[in-house]
Amino acid sequence: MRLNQPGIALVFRQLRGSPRPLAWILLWSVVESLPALVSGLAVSRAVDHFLADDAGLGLGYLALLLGTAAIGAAGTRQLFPWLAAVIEPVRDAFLTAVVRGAVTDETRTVDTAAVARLGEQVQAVREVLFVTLRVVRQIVFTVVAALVGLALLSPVAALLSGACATLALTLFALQLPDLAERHRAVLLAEEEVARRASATVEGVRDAIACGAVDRAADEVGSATDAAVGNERRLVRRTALRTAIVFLGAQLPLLVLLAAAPWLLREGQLTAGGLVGAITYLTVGLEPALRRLVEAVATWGLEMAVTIVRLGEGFTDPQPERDLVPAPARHDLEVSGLTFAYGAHAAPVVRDLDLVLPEGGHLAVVGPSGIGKSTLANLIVGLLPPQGGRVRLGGVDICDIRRGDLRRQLGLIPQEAYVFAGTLRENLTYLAPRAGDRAVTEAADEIGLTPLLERLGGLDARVGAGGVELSAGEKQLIALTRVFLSPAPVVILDEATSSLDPVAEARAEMAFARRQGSLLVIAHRLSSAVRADQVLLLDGDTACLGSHDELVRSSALYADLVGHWDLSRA
Ligand SMILES: Nc1ncnc2c1ncn2[C@@H]1O[C@H](COP(=O)(O)OP(=O)(O)OP(=O)(O)O)[C@@H](O)[C@H]1O
Repeated sequence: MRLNQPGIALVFRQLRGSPRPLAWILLWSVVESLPALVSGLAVSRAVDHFLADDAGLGLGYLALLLGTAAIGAAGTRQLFPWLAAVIEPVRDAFLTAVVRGAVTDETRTVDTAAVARLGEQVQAVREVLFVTLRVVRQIVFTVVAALVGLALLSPVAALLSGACATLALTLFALQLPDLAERHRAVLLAEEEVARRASATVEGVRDAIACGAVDRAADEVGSATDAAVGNERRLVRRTALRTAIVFLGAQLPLLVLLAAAPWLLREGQLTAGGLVGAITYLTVGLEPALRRLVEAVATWGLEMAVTIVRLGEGFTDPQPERDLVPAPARHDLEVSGLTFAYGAHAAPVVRDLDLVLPEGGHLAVVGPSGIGKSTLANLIVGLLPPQGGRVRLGGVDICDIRRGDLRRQLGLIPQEAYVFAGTLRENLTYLAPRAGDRAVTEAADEIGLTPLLERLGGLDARVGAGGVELSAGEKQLIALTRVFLSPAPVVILDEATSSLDPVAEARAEMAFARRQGSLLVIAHRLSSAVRADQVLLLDGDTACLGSHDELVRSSALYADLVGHWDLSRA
């Protein structure tokens, strides 16, 4: 488990960003551990005074113990708001990062179930982080307070206990990597069970139809057996914790009891001092050490493993404060752009150079699967390039604040998204201040007006996902939404694929007239004919030119045009 892993790094960065709450936690922790510090000393003095027939002072020391217990409880109460002030930002940062990771990773089909699962895991991280900060912190302070109190009472006993506790905790720390591996194996096995079970449920109709029910059940069964085996192996390690607690806390107690006659005889300890030392060991050190070992071995490791696992699902985002606002210019420049899906896969985009001047109109064409949508996702920053840069107005898009970048680059994907609400809400989502007149004008430009009238105007409601609408109608809504937005660069990724050629031409021409730049991932070659420049992607090569130039210079392009002409004939 590496500490520079994105998930762990995110936690540490968030913690570093909360110095004030951490300082208050430290202060109130000291107050909270006062009873642990005072307990043995007060008991010791009380017993000695009782034995000396001074019941008044004895009772006074017991009252002091009660008083510090009340102060400790007040300290505990003060701690909670500060714990929340540290933990909630960590949870928010995690949730943002994992959801962004899931959405960015799956730019085409966002797996909402996976996002929900990640949300649950983030919630688990929050709870475990809370318990760890609440319990582990308290235990550590209790152990230290008990050892300090013991040292004030009997330096010899404190030395012995400190040495035993240190030895026990060192042995425990050496076991942690192995325990972490076992926790990780349990987590991965659980994920595998969930993955296989959901795949089986999704494909249950096909499994029944093909008579493959037994095989599907076997697959889920074997994953479950593996998960159970991992859990068993983890549980077996609990025996180790008992040994650690014995060595760290019970052994010093046994030694103290065995040496008690000598300590009393030699005047190293009074009778009250002996009772006080036993108090520190039995009421302070032993339960604290037991809880510490249990908390770290279960919650602590579980948290670390879950954080690391979640971190694998996101790249730690650059802090917003290091990013710059959107530039004033909007020319797009792509240089040496290279991207592959996976470390060993062949690049889909290789060493690509491209310039889209401000106000330009570029069409990207090429055979199916050549990498056109991948290029669109790289240009808007949804995929991180492995090589090269995308610059907007001369600034690397990785350095531009995320919100600003989204407002500059309007991407319309093939699958248009319509959410539950009125048509007005859907259309003004990216331009909340747009008035009805601007909305109806935009609808007119794009060719949405007939649908608007049919549905009953801007106040008409549509259901989630636009279930009552055709794919083309949803595309018209998405197109109008981005048309209304202030985005100076618009990218249509086959965003008109469900429109008929006439409707497609109308929408595309509207975007070409709109102020700003337009990049069209072409579904039909007619889009290329309308553009100023055409980028032809062809595996290893990419050709840039006007439609007429490419017809003359590229055999592939001439071929595509030939097929297109034939299909129109
Ligand atoms: N998330 C992904 N993981 C792995 N490979 C992917 C992923 N998305 C796309 N690919 C692969 O990358 C290649 C380029 O895909 P891309 O969608 O960019 O092509 P395209 O030119 O837009 O295709 P089309 O015209 O059919 O939409 C394809 O071989 C595709 O299978």
